[in-house]
Amino acid sequence: MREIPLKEQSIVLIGFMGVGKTTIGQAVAKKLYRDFIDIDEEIERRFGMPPKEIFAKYGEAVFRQHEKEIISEICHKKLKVISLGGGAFLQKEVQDVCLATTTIFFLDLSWDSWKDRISLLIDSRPVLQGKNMEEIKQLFDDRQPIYGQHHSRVVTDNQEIEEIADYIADSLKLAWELYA
Ligand SMILES: Nc1ncnc2c1ncn2[C@@H]1O[C@H](COP(=O)(O)OP(=O)(O)O)[C@@H](O)[C@H]1O
Ligand SMILES: O=C(O)C1=C[C@@H](OP(=O)(O)O)[C@@H](O)[C@H](O)C1
Ligand SMILES: [Mg+2]
Repeated sequence: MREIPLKEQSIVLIGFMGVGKTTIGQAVAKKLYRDFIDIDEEIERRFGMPPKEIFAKYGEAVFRQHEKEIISEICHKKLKVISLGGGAFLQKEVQDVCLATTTIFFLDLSWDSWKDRISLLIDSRPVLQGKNMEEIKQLFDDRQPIYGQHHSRVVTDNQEIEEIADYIADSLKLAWELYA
């Protein structure tokens, strides 16, 4: 398949759950006049239920299979901004298709900042349920290496959503100019 020119590639946001992929992705899409796709919302639309219910009713493996298929389909679309779920990059096929077809930003939030956000996340994220803080920290640490494969890393500690989205949009515009 022909390579997608840099400027036309979809932008993909990765990182641990709760770092802001969905919120920041929406803001970046607006700034770049692109369509926004959130993979969790896409799975929810197709299943007719949110990830938490899919996990409870069908199990994580079914969720991951659909997640992989949907990402493989959507990454080939041009000019989108796509936010993945935090566990999507656990799958090698997802890493490979995203690296080959899109520009990937890793949203990097420290554990100290992340743990202050837990009350916003605990009810809706099935992967966190039933875990104590030590186990969640272990999951956070275990997952960091999977985000090592990216094209650009953005440290998001103490940054407002709009500031992060501006940074991503501006750095993309610069890269498009430099590599045109
Ligand atoms: N930079 C930020 N500063 C403060 N709150 C944020 C920031 N980014 C995201 N949030 C909040 O954190 C929560 C999780 O954000 P979300 O975009 O759903 O993350 P993800 O998609 O990575 O799981 C939301 O309530 C969101 O408003
Ligand atoms: O990290 C994970 O395994 C998950 C993260 C969630 O997405 P966010 O990263 O957008 O919270 C969602 O895909 C599901 O609850 C599983
Ligand atoms: Mg999200």
